[in-house]
Amino acid sequence: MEFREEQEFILVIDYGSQYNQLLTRRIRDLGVYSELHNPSITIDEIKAFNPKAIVLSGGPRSVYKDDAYTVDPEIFNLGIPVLGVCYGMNLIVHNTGGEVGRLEEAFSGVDTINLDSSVELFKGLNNEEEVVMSYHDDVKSIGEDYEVIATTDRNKFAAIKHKELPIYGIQFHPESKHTPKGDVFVKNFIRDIVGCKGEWTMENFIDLEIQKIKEEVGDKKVICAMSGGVDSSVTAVLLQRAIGDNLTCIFVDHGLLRKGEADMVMEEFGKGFNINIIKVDAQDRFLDKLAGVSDPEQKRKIIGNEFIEVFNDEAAKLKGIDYLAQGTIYSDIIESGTETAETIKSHHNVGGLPEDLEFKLIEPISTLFKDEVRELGLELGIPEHLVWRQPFPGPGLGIRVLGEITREKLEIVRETDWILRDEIAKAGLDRDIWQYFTVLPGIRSVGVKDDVRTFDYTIGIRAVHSVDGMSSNFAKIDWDVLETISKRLVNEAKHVNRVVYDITSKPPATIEWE
Ligand SMILES: Nc1ncnc2c1ncn2[C@@H]1O[C@H](COP(=O)(O)OP(=O)(O)OP(=O)(O)O)[C@@H](O)[C@H]1O
Ligand SMILES: O=c1[nH]c(=O)c2[nH+]cn([C@@H]3O[C@H](COP(=O)(O)O)[C@@H](O)[C@H]3O)c2[nH]1
Ligand SMILES: NC(=O)CC[C@H](N)C(=O)O
Ligand SMILES: [Mg+2]
Repeated sequence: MEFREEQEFILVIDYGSQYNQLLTRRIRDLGVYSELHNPSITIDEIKAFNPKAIVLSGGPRSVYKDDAYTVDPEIFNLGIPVLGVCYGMNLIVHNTGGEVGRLEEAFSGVDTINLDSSVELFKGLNNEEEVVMSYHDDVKSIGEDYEVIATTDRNKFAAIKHKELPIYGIQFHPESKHTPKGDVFVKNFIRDIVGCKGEWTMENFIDLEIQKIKEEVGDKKVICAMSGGVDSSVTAVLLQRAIGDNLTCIFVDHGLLRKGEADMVMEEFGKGFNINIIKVDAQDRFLDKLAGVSDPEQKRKIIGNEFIEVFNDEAAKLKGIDYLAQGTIYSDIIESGTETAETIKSHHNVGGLPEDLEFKLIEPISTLFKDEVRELGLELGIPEHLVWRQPFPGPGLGIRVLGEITREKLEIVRETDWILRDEIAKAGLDRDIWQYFTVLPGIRSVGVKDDVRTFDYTIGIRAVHSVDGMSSNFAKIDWDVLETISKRLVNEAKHVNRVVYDITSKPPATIEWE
């Protein structure tokens, strides 16, 4: 609370869109601290935060229905700027004498808005700009205190403004990376309309989190779930700075790791980092629990639960452990589903946790996105090659063997992943492509090898460009590189006779196939 009172603080109210936390992070990118809060926040709580402005986010519900999330209209009288985005704009309209209604067809994609660049929110923009829109409702009319400031061919009210007060509504999503000038809209609002100076930095974040951990943990002991990935490395270093030797990291080999991974992690962190780290060999217990299970969500829940079982066992051996730290980041939370957001997939470390968790959780980077975590990692002095490792999901190869997991199938994904990684590195693309891996869809098809018929597996290659994992585009890898990869996969990996390349973006596909 104190922190928010002292700093320039922007409150974002979360109405459930998958992209809401991106709003807070676009604001943090401008050096202004921002947090997402539930619609249940009261006007007194809002006042206590002393925000410089309020942003009302997008969301899937409809403001005119019974189950709608609402806002206390008192926020319009606080004398601070308000920006409503999509659902947020609908809320402004609905509460100020206008009308929101249902369209026959929903729209989702990029559209062109016509705007007047003399309006402060649109400073520096062209009269036509491409923006991401995603709606089924639209504004039919606005209250008399409001005026239209942008339109599209489909929308009479693509953006509106209060005639006198700094209250704005926009139907489009400036937070989406697919809105090319998204940052300009946010900057105009935060810097020019709200007047923030932007003095918040990653260094402040580190100091604040270390202080919070110290206050919470005192001289108690903590175990940290450590995968060797970027998120848990950053979490472990923050904890080590806060509590030193009272930290023990646990690295679980669940049999779903990539080739060479366990040795690499123990070598880097055990020796290079001077951090207490224990490796637990839990291959059999994970694979036994997963035997015969083919539903993706069930697999994720089993993996999440088993991780905790392992941590319970290790904590019992170490004695006196109350806390479990995880490198959970915001995309893990939002995709697992929140009070306001739909579940897309249960990330093992969030939606996959058992209900009766005995540990108190410490998740210092849970409001950040991957690219912010990398920035934090560099700030903390973690070596570049670790900071820039591609993400690898906690459930590992278990969600890349689609359907039922068998040891044979795991071996095929492990081997093909190894070959793919090798060729991507040889082509010099390992830093350029955000994440790349193989999947085994379980399809078998007919082929021919050495004049003999084969009936073997198809391998899918997934390679994507992304910034934060929330949206992505497939990587347009050179045909020659793909050809080399394909030849090696069918020649070197057992039981593979066909290779396909995944050319879908996220959305609508997710990055992992399960
Ligand atoms: N094999 C593992 N052993 C112990 N903890 C793990 C393991 N895999 C994942 N975790 C825990 O789950 C969290 C989430 O996993 P996730 O893969 O998102 O993060 P990461 O591995 O730290 O980073 P990255 O996204 O770069 O792979 C980790 O931060 C870590 O706390
Ligand atoms: O630790 C994790 N536990 C999980 O359960 C999990 N599921 C997906 N991912 C990773 O998250 C990013 C976004 O993935 P999706 O587009 O597949 O949802 C990608 O980087 C995925 O690899 C996970 N990470
Ligand atoms: N993206 C949004 O916020 C959508 C708002 C509203 N649920 C609609 O369908 O139009
Ligand atoms: Mg990982």
